[in-house]
Parts: sequence; C-alpha cells; structure tokens
Amino acid sequence: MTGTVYKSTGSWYTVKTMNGKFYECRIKGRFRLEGIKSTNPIAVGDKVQFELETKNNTETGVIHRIEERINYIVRKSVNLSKQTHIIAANIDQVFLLITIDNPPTFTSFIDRFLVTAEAYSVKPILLFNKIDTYDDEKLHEVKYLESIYRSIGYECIEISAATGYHIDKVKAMMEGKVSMFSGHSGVGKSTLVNAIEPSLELKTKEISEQHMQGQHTTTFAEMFDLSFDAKIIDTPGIKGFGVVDMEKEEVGDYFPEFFALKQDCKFNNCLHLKEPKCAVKEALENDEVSYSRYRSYLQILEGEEETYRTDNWDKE
Ligand SMILES: Nc1nc2c(ncn2[C@@H]2O[C@H](COP(=O)(O)OP(=O)(O)OP(=O)(O)O)[C@@H](O)[C@H]2O)c(=O)[nH]1
Ligand SMILES: [Zn+2]
Repeated sequence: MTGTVYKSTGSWYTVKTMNGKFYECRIKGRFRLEGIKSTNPIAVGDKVQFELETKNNTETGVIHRIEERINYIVRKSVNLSKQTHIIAANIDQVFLLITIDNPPTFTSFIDRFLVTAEAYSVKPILLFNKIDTYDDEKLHEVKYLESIYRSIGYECIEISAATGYHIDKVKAMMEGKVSMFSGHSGVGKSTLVNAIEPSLELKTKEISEQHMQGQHTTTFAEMFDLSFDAKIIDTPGIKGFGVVDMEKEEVGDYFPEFFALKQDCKFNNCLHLKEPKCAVKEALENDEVSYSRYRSYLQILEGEEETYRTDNWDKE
C-alpha cells in the first residue's frame, strides 16, 4: 500500500492512502538505521509504502519504503547534539504573511525567509495582510514592497484575513497543492486559515495547545485536507521556516536577481562586495537592484543571522 504521512508522534505515523483510509504505521527496526541523518527518518508529507499487519485484532502498517522527497524543511535541535529534525517534506508552496505594522515585518526578515525558501526549493508567495487597517502611507509602503518583490518574480497578494478580501485568490492558488503558512506572531496566520476553512480552527488550536503543554518535546507537524482539494501543513510552535546552513558563496545564488547577474560579474566566484566589475554592484548603482535586498544580503553574509537564528527567527 502507498500513502502520505499526515501526522507523526514519536514512533507512530498516521498514513492516509489514496482511497482516503488512515492507518497507524510504524517502521521496521532495521529501516530506522538507514538513510538520512536526522532524529526522525520519516516526516509529515512523506510518501511511503507499507504492509498491513494484524495484531490483537487491530490492523496497523509497517513502513518499508519512503519515496524520494521533492524537498524538505528541517530544524536543528537546540540541544548540544545539534541533530537535524525534519519538520515536513514535499511542500509545494509557503505563504509568508507580512504586515506593515501590528506587528511590523522588516525586509531583513522577508529576505531571510525568501533565501531559506529558495535554498529549500519551496515556492514562496507573499501575502500582505491586514490591508483593511492601513492608511495611505502604509498602503504606499505595501505597494513599494510589492514592486520590489514582483520585479524579482515573487507573487504578491494584498489580503485581509479579517474582512475576507482576496481570500478567494489565496484559495485558488492552494488548489491541488500542499501549502504552509508562515510569518511573525500576530500577522494573522490563524485568522487566515480560519477564513479559508472555518472547520479547521478547532483542530489547529487543539494541537497547538498540546504543544504548549509540552507533551511533545520535538517539533511536530500535521497535514490537513481542506474541503476544496488543498492540503495544509500546520507546524505549531514554528513561526518561521527553519534555518539552512550555507556557504558564503551560495548566499547570492538564493537572491534570484543577483543570480541572474552573476554571469556578468568579472569573477565567477564574485561575492558582490568589493570586487571589480561586479554586475550586482553596477545594477545597485543603477537602481536595478533594490538597496534593501542588497543590505539583507550583506547582513546574511556577515553572519548577523546569529541574532535571528533558530530560537528567535523560527520559534517564538
Ligand atoms: N483588522 C485586521 N485584523 C486582523 C487581520 N488578520 C488578523 N487580524 C487580527 O490580528 C490578531 C492576530 O491574529 P492571529 O490570526 O492570531 O495571528 P497569528 O499569526 O496566528 O499569531 P500567532 O498565533 O501568535 O502566531 C488578531 O487579533 C486578529 O483578529 C486582518 O486582516 N485585519
Ligand atoms: Zn558580483
């Protein structure tokens, strides 16, 4: 049998098959030792093969194979062992909720998020929420940010989770896909999910309460089917999108507009800092690259991410 992992709690995995049945599955002892170095060999979103087994009149599954992942996101455990924990796999897209105030979302945060999404190969979409609350000045700021991110190729949608404005657009983008929602605490993630699918509110509350009570020591995620052929992965306790370790040389590759220019830099290992004949710096001087994007790039390069790392930026 084949199915998708919807939930994992320690050693048991809830797997949903194509015909909509859920099975509680575990992994064969030996299987655990193989493959990826992480605290969990299988994560929510994984496609698995399993065999049924009947013990004491209950039917459970034994997983013997994981399909290759299109992508996966991880978090490093905070303890000294620094082991990797796979939060979720096979994610089609992640919506980043952005608010201009209450709370403010800074471009440095947006850009770090986008770099991480690029590094994970997960498509990011920017949602400017709480549009109903902005005056002309704030709306102008939204338009300005949209112009920056649209010019790079990122999709931007103005929404109001509270009034329902453009929720239809978000739903249309979710059809047939596995989505995640991300953003600072208070940007309106729960409100949005509730606007998309009211029946889901209770379920997500329940699991975040369980999480708060500390019944689960590791971060855990859960997948939900929506009523309109869409799936979401909820990750209570994780507000951001994890952290990827990367080499200095790699960072620029995850800024798509820099990556596109890189071939025109004199040096093929150009870090776009003080090198002569750097196409990125030239574009910056000609206003073809946004200054805020370049500033974020420098911050990431300089390792200022230390202050944002795991605890601050993906867990609040
Ligand atoms: N006016 C207005 N208020 C909103 C909107 N979206 C969310 N809010 C309000 O903003 C507050 C925070 O929203 P939540 O949905 O709890 O935010 P969250 O991102 O889930 O926050 P955490 O659970 O802390 O991560 C609530 O009081 C919501 O009612 C919006 O579009 N317009
Ligand atoms: Zn360069």
